[in-house]
Amino acid sequence: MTNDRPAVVEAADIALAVRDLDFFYGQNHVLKKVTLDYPRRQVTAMIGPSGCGKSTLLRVFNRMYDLYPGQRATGSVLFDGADILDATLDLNVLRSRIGMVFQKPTPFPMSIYDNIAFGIRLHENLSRAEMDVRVEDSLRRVALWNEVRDRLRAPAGGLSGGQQQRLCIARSIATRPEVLLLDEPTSALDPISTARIEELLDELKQDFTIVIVTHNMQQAARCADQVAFFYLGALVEIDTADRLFTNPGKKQTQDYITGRFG
Ligand SMILES: Nc1ncnc2c1ncn2[C@@H]1O[C@H](COP(=O)(O)OP(=O)(O)OP(=O)(O)O)[C@@H](O)[C@H]1O
Repeated sequence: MTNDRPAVVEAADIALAVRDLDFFYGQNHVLKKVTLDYPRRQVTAMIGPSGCGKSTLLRVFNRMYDLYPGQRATGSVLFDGADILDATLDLNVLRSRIGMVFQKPTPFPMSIYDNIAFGIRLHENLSRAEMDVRVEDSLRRVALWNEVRDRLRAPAGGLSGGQQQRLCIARSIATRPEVLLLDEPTSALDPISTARIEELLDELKQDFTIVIVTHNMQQAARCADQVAFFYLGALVEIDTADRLFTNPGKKQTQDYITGRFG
């Protein structure tokens, strides 16, 4: 089931192209023939009732499921001319090109500076001065620099929840990925921190392709260029945020966004 409206963007501007993707947790078949495109430098929000497979799809994009025996994906996810599902793909490279931010802020138990520098050191050999510049740049991009510039060597665990989440976003973009995945990134945050992250997404999309899973439909309407609605592991409808929320093409979408189920 996909929508039959015209494509939103040209193929050349697609960062991630999912084709006929199925996903299994053992015998549990949770994604069913999912096909959709994620336009480059746009925000795509994935919405749908609990258990419909949004987080599972996000985790496919950085092959997180590889860590768990019995979990498998079939179909294809094209990224940069390669198939993410290809067993021979270098996962360290993939995960530096596709960053992930989780629901709860997960700073590493180290200093603010080292949280940013850690991932960079795995992939690049920067001088001390170059690293300082990259750390500052990453923290500026998430509007955290002015708040932490005097305590870069302090433990990241001492930051507020909202600051920690912005640090995690800074950590993800420090390796200059192409795609940023966010799994309900504001659900553990207060409204002010949430608003700051939403503003941030608007700026970050100038450089990154953003995929966000959210339960908050206002957030999807505010932040996303396109919105994908999932139900029971299938993509029901994908469209621009404006159209999907004001004039959905499918009854299931209409029922969900008007609160009739989910
Ligand atoms: N490790 C697992 N083993 C077996 N089944 C799982 C596992 N993780 C998730 N599932 C099942 O896969 C389906 C999709 O789960 P997923 O977490 O992707 O949904 P979701 O749409 O992100 O839900 P939520 O909005 O509640 O986070 C659900 O039926 C869930 O029970």
